[in-house]
Amino acid sequence: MSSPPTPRTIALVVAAGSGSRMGQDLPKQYLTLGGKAVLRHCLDTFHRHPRIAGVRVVINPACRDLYDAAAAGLDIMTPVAGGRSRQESVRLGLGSLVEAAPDYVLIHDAARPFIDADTIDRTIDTLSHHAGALVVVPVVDTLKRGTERQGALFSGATIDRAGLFRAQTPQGFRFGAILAAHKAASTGLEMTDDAAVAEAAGLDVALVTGHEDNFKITNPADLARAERLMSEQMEFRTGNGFDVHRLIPGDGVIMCGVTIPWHQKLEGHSDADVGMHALTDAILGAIGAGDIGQHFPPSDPQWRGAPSWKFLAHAQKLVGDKGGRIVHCDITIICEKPKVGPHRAAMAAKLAEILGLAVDRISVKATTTEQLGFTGRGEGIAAQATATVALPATN
Ligand SMILES: Nc1ccn([C@@H]2O[C@H](COP(=O)(O)OP(=O)(O)OP(=O)(O)O)[C@@H](O)[C@H]2O)c(=O)n1
Ligand SMILES: C[C@](O)(CO)[C@H](O)COP(=O)(O)O
Repeated sequence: MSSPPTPRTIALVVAAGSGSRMGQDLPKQYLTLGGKAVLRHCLDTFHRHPRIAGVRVVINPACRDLYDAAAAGLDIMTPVAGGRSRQESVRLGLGSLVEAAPDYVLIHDAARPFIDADTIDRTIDTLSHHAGALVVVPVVDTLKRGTERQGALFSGATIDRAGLFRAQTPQGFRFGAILAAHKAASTGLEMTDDAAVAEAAGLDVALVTGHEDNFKITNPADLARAERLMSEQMEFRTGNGFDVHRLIPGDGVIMCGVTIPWHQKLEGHSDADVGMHALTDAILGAIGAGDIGQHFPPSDPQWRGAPSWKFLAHAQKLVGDKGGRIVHCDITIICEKPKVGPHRAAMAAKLAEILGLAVDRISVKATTTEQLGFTGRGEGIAAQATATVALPATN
């Protein structure tokens, strides 16, 4: 007897809100957390989950550029436009999935970056027995109802907390059932979550115990908490790189993306930017991803004369693919001439631009070897670099 087919599950991420309670210029889902957009965190988790067949995001079309930057490089479905309320955004998102016709849909707030694979698994598992699966955490504090007298708040009553839970997301449902429930609810009172919409339609919604860390970023204090949690979950790694290029007759030396006019140039297969090569190797070293020669073999004609920012940007992308970010880079250029000092600031600015880092996270230094050795004799230029990278801790 063959086993039943695996249900197709799509994650529907609602990201069309304005984040008014956060009070920032950008909607909170596009603010940076741990080096990437808040939205990107949950997209990465759903996208790499083996039981999630697709990810659709509901956005405000006015934020399309912000969305494109946040979701760059991810192979997910085209985003769709949301509405004026969360409920309307979910309904529009569900409507956009009719053709894809998943068995299950997991509706998730973009503003909950700490959703984990295990909670996703337990939500999906629950849907094999129930029409809905709601991730919750139990209420642990004593609950009070406040009453106002003469402009001040007083404790009015103590509410029995037994059996009370706080609703999180994802909220998972059998697709056809929640689509019908949302359509039916569209003319009634606004509801703040999908479980309420499902309850109104008479669907059974089972509770799935979630995790306190899966909180929703709502106020500035939540963002500060998220940043603390994020840094606890990261580990720091350091890599070093070293490179040398020969000086030959020419009209300028390219180092760290800056051309210094000079009667010589650096010889190499690419543009021979010795500083960027050392830095690229340092970043690759920090994430255990081999060296520059493995990624861009000198034997490959496509890299002849290539600008080295491509190598650096590739190394940075690999860091991002691992959920990490570059924290700091330190480069030392070793040569007698041309003088590097007057160009250090421009070099740091160029590297900061390529890596999307604040310029104070980049250090460019220079030294001579007191006329000793090949650098001292002006036969070539060497560079060494150190890169510090934050990566999600693996154990
Ligand atoms: N019209 C809306 C409103 C909210 N959301 C999404 O629903 C989730 C939870 O909503 P909430 O925390 O209330 O987000 P905002 O509406 O953005 O925040 P605020 O209420 O502070 O404006 C968020 O991921 C938000 O982007 C949405 O897609 N469309
Ligand atoms: C769906 C939700 O995140 C569950 O806690 C919540 O209801 C979102 O809406 P709110 O307007 O921020 O309460």
